[in-house]
Amino acid sequence: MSATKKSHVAALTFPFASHPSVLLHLVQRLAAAAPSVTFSFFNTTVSNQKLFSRIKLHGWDNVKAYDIYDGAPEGYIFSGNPLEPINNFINATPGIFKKGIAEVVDETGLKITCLLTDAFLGFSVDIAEELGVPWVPFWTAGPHSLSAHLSTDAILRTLASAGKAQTVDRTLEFLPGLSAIRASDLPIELLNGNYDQPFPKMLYNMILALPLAKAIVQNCFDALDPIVTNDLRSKLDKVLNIGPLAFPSPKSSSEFEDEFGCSAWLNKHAKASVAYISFGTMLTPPPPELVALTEAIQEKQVPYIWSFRDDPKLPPLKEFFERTSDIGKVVPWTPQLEVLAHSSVGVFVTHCGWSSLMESIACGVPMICRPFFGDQKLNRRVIEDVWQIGVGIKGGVFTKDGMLNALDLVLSKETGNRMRANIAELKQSAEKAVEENGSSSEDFKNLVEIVTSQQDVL
Ligand SMILES: O=c1ccn([C@@H]2O[C@H](COP(=O)(O)OP(=O)(O)O[C@H]3O[C@H](CO)[C@@H](O)[C@H](O)[C@H]3O)[C@@H](O)[C@H]2O)c(=O)[nH]1
Repeated sequence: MSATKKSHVAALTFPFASHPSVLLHLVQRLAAAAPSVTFSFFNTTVSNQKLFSRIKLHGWDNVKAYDIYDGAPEGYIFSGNPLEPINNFINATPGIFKKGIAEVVDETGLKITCLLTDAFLGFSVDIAEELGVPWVPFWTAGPHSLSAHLSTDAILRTLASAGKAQTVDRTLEFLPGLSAIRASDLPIELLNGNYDQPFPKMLYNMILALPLAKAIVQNCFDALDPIVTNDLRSKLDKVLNIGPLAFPSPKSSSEFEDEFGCSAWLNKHAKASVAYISFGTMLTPPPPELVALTEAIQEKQVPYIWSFRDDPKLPPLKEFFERTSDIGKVVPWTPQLEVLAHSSVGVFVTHCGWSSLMESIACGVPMICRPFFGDQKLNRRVIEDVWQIGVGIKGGVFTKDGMLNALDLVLSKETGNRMRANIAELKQSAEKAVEENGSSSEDFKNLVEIVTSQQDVL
């Protein structure tokens, strides 16, 4: 009797913001490409509840989600500090994952043959070594921020020698492809160099671990920024650019299903006339900025569709939403990719999260940028100064004049058309990358090979 061989991939999430949903998206694509492989998806209970209230795993026979402990001490009450749950989680790693994996191996009788994880979880390299399997980290942000993180020591040394006065405007021309990036665009966790704190320490440990990975996956495509990609490939073993991970289906430019009626509302508007507003899964701008943003929209009478995370019946936006109900639609959640792909959307007002950025490129929609933290300022710089497919708000925060000016630029014929032409070009390159033999499709095949290369004999 011949022995049965089986691959079993453990996917480990960083359970905050859109990180789990991006990793799940990748797992689902892999599961479809390799139906004989079992995928176990490890995420905290709270994050799984949120994630699977929107996404269903029915029909994904080879993907199973497992809950792990989130590290919160007994009796813990959230203080309102967003870093607190992140620190609790980090302090409980890697133990929570090791325990989860051991239980699942016990339950299924299937040994783990590959570890696919959020790149933030640099400690996974040790788990992979203990298990004797390859580690494949997924960097869910962009190549520019990965490049900056990998050069943390060089950046800190250069800034220290530049002297305080020049530091903020110091550009990173000593790093290939990053000459437009300024020190002030960098994530604070990278700049502060304080590795006593859990999150900066986790990021620093990640950059020490990445060179030991079997391959590193990114949600981008080669032609997006070949200089940065080539530089990364010179420093890391195998960088697989498999994006854009999310691509609109050809028919979604006019019709799609959604529980809040976005499609029907968008169908009533003229081509490229609507502003889509969303600040991702974690953020709402502070009240004074919200007011400034709404004043500009109202003055300009721009039709808008807003994915609003907070309660729209509370001040300061309640009255604005009521006053502008003839030109606006506010919903708690949109099928964002389909909304962006709709022909009536002309501009995306965004916080510059990486998935949003890639979706905007995949749909060819220019952006108005109001970045907040992490990689977002760096992404804004690339959007505005390198690719010229959007514009930042003058002064960095929403003011009525700043927003009016940004709307004028993006919706105008001259500057707006230039941005639209630039983003159309990127969109075209993205389409080529995901074609049958395109660079992203080839890298994806490579990834499938890696995650299925090791098998356990049953
Ligand atoms: O109504 C909505 C709002 C959001 N989304 C989706 O939610 C995701 C949001 O992702 P992203 O734009 O990356 O924002 P965040 O969730 O804020 O992402 C975090 O993680 C990213 C890396 O993965 C970083 O680039 C960001 O700075 C960080 O905040 C996207 O896929 C959107 O399509 C929807 O589908 N509908």
